[in-house]
Amino acid sequence: MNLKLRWFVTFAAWAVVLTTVISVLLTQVASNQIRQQAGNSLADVAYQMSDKLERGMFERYRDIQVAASLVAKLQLENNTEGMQRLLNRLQTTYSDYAWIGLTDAEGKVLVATQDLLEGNDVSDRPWFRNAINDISYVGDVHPALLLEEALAAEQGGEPLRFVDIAIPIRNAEGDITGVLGSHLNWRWGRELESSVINTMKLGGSAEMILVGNDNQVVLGPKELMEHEISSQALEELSLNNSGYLIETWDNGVTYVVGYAQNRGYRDYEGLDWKVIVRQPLRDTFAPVTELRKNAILVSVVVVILFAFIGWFSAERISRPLLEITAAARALGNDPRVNKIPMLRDYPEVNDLSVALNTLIQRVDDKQRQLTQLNEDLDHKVRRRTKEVLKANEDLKYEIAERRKAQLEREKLIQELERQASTDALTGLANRRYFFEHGDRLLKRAKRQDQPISMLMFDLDYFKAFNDEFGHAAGDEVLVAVGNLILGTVRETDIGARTGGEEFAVVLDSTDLEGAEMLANRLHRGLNSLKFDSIPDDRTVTMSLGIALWDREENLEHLLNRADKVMYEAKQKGRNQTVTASS
Ligand SMILES: Nc1nc2c(ncn2[C@@H]2O[C@H](COP(=O)(O)OP(=O)(O)OP(=O)(O)O)[C@@H](O)[C@H]2O)c(=O)[nH]1
Repeated sequence: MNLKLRWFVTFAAWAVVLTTVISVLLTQVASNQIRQQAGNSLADVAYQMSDKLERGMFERYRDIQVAASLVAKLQLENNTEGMQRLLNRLQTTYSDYAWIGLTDAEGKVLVATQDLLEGNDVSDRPWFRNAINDISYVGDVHPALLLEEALAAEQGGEPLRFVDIAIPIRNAEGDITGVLGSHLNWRWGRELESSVINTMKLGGSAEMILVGNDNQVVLGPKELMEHEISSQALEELSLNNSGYLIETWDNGVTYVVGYAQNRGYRDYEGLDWKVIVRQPLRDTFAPVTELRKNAILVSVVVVILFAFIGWFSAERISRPLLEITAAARALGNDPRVNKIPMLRDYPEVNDLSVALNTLIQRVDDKQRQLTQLNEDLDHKVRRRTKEVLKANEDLKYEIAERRKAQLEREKLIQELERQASTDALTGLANRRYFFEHGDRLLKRAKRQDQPISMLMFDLDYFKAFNDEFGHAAGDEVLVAVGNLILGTVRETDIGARTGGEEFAVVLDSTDLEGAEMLANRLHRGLNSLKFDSIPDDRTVTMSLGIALWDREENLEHLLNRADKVMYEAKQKGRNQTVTASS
């Protein structure tokens, strides 16, 4: 839910809560006030009605008292006509007197208004019976009996109800000679009721109920007329003469009920009339209902207003934030955007814009530093790589050079070794190599139990040859002898130049027979050699000694033995072979 919607809902919710609380409190206060006002108003009306009734009855009572004294005087004068006029005039001045009449002491009507009931006997009527017994009588509302037919037309069909007032008539001696009685039309009560209701401006639903002393309704709604009612108000009247309460009546309707009772006026003692004014609570509370309706309407308006205030406030707050957010999103994506717009809608947004731009500036600076560092690092890496590559190349070159030097050294060593072990002129092994390797050959032959033979030979008269043909020719002969040996013996044999024109060959795995065969081959080879510098008939010979190796002797001893027999060959005339005896 975005901010606008959230504030819209939140403001609306708060408005609902506030307006509901205010409405409830308002209607609660209003209903309390209205109930109090309505109650007091109804109690007031009841009181006014009660007061007017009692005063009205007092006036009628006094009328009849005055009339009674006048009638008594006229009766003394036997002025019947005067009495007739008096009664008619009284009725004329106050039309609610339905009937006024004078009886004798036996209850016979002597004079009456409009001559009605004259001559009739009313001795059994309560008003007469009370008054004739010297009790001034005011009787409660009652239906018409004798006058019903005579007065029905005047009433418009509504049943006639009267209130009776009767006063005894006395003669000069003070004896009761008759009764002056009157029937007050109860229409008076109704007129009084509507006058009070109108004066007090009560609503149309207010009803007035006058309850007689036997709890019978004598004035009120038709359905209650002449019925006994029970109401809390009647009980309250025994404690207070005015007040109000709220109660539900037998018809199921709840009323605000005002009540009042005035007990007579001056010397009029009253009829114990109780006045109740009731109005349905629903009607009384009509203004509250109206107020509630209006409150709901106002609440709806306030809720909508608040919701939109929330909406527009959120819009005002969120718009710059959204703008900043959009710019922040575009940063890095859109090359045209490189900063947050400076918005001044309200101080916080301004602060945010400044803070974000400062942050961006710092990030940019760091980025630049980082880029610079990267470039430097890259540069260093490239330089170092170049250096390493160069060092590598140098190393490779050095290794190659070293390897080359090593090879040369090895070659040199080999050459030196070869030179150290080889006779330079003939290419045969020299004396040192001969002894080193000859001994090894003897040891191996011993292990393998193989025979070894030694050839030892020396060129004959070589001094003379040198002298005759020159030293170079002698060298040429020595080289040729070397080649002859190398080409005749096996690779495992060791041929060596052991002295100037002296040679020795150790023959591996060779017995005397093989040695002699090889000696012969060498003799033949030497004899057949041809040289450029000497004539073909001049041959070179050699004296040769052979010794078979004795397993117990060393190389030197073996060589000495071969040498010894070689000298024997010299002494025997040269160009021959002598084999040493074992
Ligand atoms: N050309 C040449 N002559 C050499 C070399 N070495 C030794 N001689 C010569 O060989 C000769 C050896 O002479 P002698 O020891 O007297 O022996 P000979 O003359 O051969 O006599 P017999 O051995 O008794 O037959 C000397 O004259 C040396 O100078 C060499 O390398 N080259």
